[in-house]
Amino acid sequence: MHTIRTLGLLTAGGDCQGLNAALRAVTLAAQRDLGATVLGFHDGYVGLLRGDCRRLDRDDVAGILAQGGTILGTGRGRAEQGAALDDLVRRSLQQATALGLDALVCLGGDGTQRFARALAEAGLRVVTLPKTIDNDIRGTEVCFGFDSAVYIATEAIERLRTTAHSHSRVMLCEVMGRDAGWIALAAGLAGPAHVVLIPEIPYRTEAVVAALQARAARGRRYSIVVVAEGARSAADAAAGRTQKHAAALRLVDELQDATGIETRLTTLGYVLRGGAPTVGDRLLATELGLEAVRLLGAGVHGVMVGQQHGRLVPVPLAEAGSGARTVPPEHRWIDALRRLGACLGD
Ligand SMILES: Nc1ncnc2c1ncn2[C@@H]1O[C@H](COP(=O)(O)OP(=O)(O)O)[C@@H](O)[C@H]1O
Ligand SMILES: O=P(O)(O)OC[C@H]1O[C@](O)(COP(=O)(O)O)[C@@H](O)[C@@H]1O
Ligand SMILES: [Mg+2]
Repeated sequence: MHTIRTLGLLTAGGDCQGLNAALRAVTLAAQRDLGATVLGFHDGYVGLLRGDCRRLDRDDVAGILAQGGTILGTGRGRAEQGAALDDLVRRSLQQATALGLDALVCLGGDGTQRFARALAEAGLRVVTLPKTIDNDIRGTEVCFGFDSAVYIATEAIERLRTTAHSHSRVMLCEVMGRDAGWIALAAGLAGPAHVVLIPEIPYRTEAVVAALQARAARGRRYSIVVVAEGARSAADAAAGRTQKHAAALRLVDELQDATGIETRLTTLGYVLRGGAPTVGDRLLATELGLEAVRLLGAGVHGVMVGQQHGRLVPVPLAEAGSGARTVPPEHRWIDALRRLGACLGD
């Protein structure tokens, strides 16, 4: 067994459901299996840079499994914006040495994986976990937070359906997903939605209008359009323009003008990231946390714990931190939506 006496722990990037479940699992396993002292850093990598941390014991993680948010706080490190990466890495390592850290576990999204990779390349023992409602981290087929976000989005669509039906309206529902359309696709299938627009498939307004008119012609009283916040029109995509929320904000008027059907917009936004994790996210976050500690105990580091083909696997940080995992055009959820008659805007 590899000796880890002091283990650092932090959550970085946007929060999501399951972070506390993972913090609990890492803390309990690190104490029980490694006999380690756990130091929790506040507000992401900024906490590490400033040595701002506290000791985490059994009592600190009691009762947090199902709690939303992160007891450590998180952040995107904006206070340190402008500093050179080399400088941030050097200062982080100085703090790690000063605090006697033998290893660090980082819970985060793609940005977190990138900085973790830089820390690992500079010599720190690092293991990461994949968190994000966007589900867009490379090297893993699923991230915790995603299942909860899809559950909330699906429930919202169900609620929008009844009011849409009462008023004979088109309901646009904007969900998060800057670079990747995973939430929109899953909620579009489960909701269900009649139109699903994702960043990976630039849309044509005429195609959406035609789909809504065809439904109205079939006597359907309402339609649900799910739009990822990063969805782009074909014209914007061709011009290389991306602006969050642009698609939903523009379409709400464009669709109403073109179809003559009353159209309303609901932006789910941060509601998707808040509150208790689903059972699926509790299990995933807990298992990933336990596996991170097992790997560190076995001397494995410089990896993210991912899931591939249903199995937990160590993924090199070079892969996990190499950019967003977007939806491939041939993904079975895209095929499923098309076969069910949904419009994807193309
Ligand atoms: N390209 C990058 N290279 C190195 N570190 C990064 C990079 N992007 C983000 N980070 C670090 O990771 C932290 C979290 O990243 P961010 O992109 O905000 O969230 P997430 O991890 O959820 O994607 C940032 O505060 C920053 O310290
Ligand atoms: O919390 P912020 O900084 O406003 O960022 C919002 C972004 O965070 C997310 O909720 C999650 O993204 P990350 O996993 O990269 O943090 C995105 O869906 C959304 O675009
Ligand atoms: Mg990110």
